[in-house]
Amino acid sequence: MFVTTADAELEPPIITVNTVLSLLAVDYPVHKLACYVSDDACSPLNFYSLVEASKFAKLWVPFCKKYNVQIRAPFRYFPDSEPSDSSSGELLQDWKNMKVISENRGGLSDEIPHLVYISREKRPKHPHHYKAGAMNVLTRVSGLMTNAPFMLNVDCDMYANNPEIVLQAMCLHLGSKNENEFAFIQSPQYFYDRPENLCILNEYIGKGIVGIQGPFYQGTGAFHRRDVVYGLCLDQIEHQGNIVEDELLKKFGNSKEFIKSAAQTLEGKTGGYSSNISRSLDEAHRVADCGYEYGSSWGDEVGCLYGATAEDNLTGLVIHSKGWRSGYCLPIPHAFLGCASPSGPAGMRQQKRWATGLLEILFSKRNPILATLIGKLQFRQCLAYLWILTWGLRSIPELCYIALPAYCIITNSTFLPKVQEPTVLIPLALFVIYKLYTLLEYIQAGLSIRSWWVNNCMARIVTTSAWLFGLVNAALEQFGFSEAVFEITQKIHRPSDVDEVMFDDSPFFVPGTTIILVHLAAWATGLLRLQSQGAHGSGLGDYFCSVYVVLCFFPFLRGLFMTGKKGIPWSTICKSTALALLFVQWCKMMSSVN
Ligand SMILES: O=c1ccn([C@@H]2O[C@H](COP(=O)(O)OP(=O)(O)O[C@H]3O[C@H](CO)[C@@H](O)[C@H](O)[C@H]3O)[C@@H](O)[C@H]2O)c(=O)[nH]1
Ligand SMILES: [Mn+2]
Repeated sequence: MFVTTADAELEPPIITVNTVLSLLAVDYPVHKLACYVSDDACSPLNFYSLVEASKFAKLWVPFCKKYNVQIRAPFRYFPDSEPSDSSSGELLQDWKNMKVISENRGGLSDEIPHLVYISREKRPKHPHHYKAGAMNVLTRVSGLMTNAPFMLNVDCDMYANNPEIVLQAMCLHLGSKNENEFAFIQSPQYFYDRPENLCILNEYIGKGIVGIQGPFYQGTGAFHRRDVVYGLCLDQIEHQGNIVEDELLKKFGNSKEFIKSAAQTLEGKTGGYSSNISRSLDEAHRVADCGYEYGSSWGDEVGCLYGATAEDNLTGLVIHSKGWRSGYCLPIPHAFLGCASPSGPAGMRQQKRWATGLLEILFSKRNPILATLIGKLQFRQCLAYLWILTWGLRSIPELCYIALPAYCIITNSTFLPKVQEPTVLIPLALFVIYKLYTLLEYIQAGLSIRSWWVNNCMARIVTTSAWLFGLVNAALEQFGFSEAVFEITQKIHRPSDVDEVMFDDSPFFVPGTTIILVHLAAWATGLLRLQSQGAHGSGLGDYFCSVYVVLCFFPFLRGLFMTGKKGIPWSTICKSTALALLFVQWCKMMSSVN
């Protein structure tokens, strides 16, 4: 079980500690589990929190198992109220003791899984590859210490919400007709303290591709087979055994100990490592060294792959390209719960990083089209990958369509048939049918009309801002002007107003503000002209589309008149006004040319 954390400020240790405790307490034979925490911040705060957590775990784990506690992340288990009066007196007593202890910390002892803290070596000028690099160090160190055939990895905020999750995932891995069926088992991401709408959609898409090659690897909540992570292909399974040592050295780097364990894994042998994990400490230092991977295949063919900030998607894609399938695990209650994605600028940054990372994959030699032609990626799985990898590209047509009605109104032209003409029914029907269809999908998934509308608007806003910047970023990288960075997302305990758009003076909000201003300007020019000349150019259709755009960007319209976090700062308004004026001027020029 791997947990990654990278910044003690953006990712408060209390969150990491709760995730670790929830993992240590899962219902599974203790001697088969070990939990490794990678701390990229190398923060003493993280370290000492984990030391304390491991002491607390000795009380917490037996307590959870004795009373079959459902939620095993203490911060979620201890609300401000006590268990109901109907619970047995003994439970109530122990609960109180637990609460006191969890506040004061004390020491009984019982068996818990191994807990290993790792902070890998980093040096300036040595690329550390962010999360993917951390994952690979975790893979190597665990290979030396416990070498379990399956590895679960979670982000520091994703605590185990279902104590049976390991059991369930193992059932899928080992209980299927063909034990070699799945390369990894993915559980969808859910979040606590937030409306479920986005998560259900995510699950919906996952379920859709289960029938092809299986869900994408989402970077957290996945149980990987160690041999597949070591680069095993599906057709190599029968020929396992007799692996030449030289080849292994080239592939896995020059640690004899590690190669021994990797050979064991690839030959399909397991076990034999768990007895004394501290013996392998020196070797573990070696494989966590910042120069260890040079000249080896780590990040290229072995482990979590480098070359895209969406390392999860890339790694999953390459696994699928080798012909493997992945499984979907959807237990009730949900397997893992994390901090909700932030709204406002931080959320935009996250979306931008995803858009960039996904485009990096699209433009790389690992892209799904090549993988279908040369590799073993199925055609429909390729389509599914293309759907997600092209996020960033969508910003361009989206912007064009959004600008089109404004352009038409300003230049007194139209892109739609007149209301009286019967052909107007075609675009109208397309629009209505599409919207009704998506609405129906929401209702079928048990979601509200409101969440349909909010997500519809958010999709427009995110596509034209964060994804647009993601596209620019990816383009700059392709031409060598900039380098991808993994900006860590702030984890907050209790986010508020998740559906609201919040503003600051970052460039993310310039496109949205400009769109609103452009449409307002279009209305102004259009209406003035209507009074003087009567309508013959643009018709009702153009106005309808324009009003629809303004409704979608309504938070921006409101933002023009509000102050504080919901108001758009003056600097952004100024930039947008300039851009909007340029656009209007350009429209005028075009209309005089025609
Ligand atoms: O240098 C780094 C940077 C990040 N992380 C860890 O990576 C995880 C994910 O980072 P986060 O900031 O939470 O990013 P999200 O956007 O929330 O992550 C989503 O998207 C990522 C890919 O872009 C996936 O790797 C994640 O699993 C997925 O939850 C966290 O545990 C971090 O501690 C590191 O270990 N080292
Ligand atoms: Mn996250």
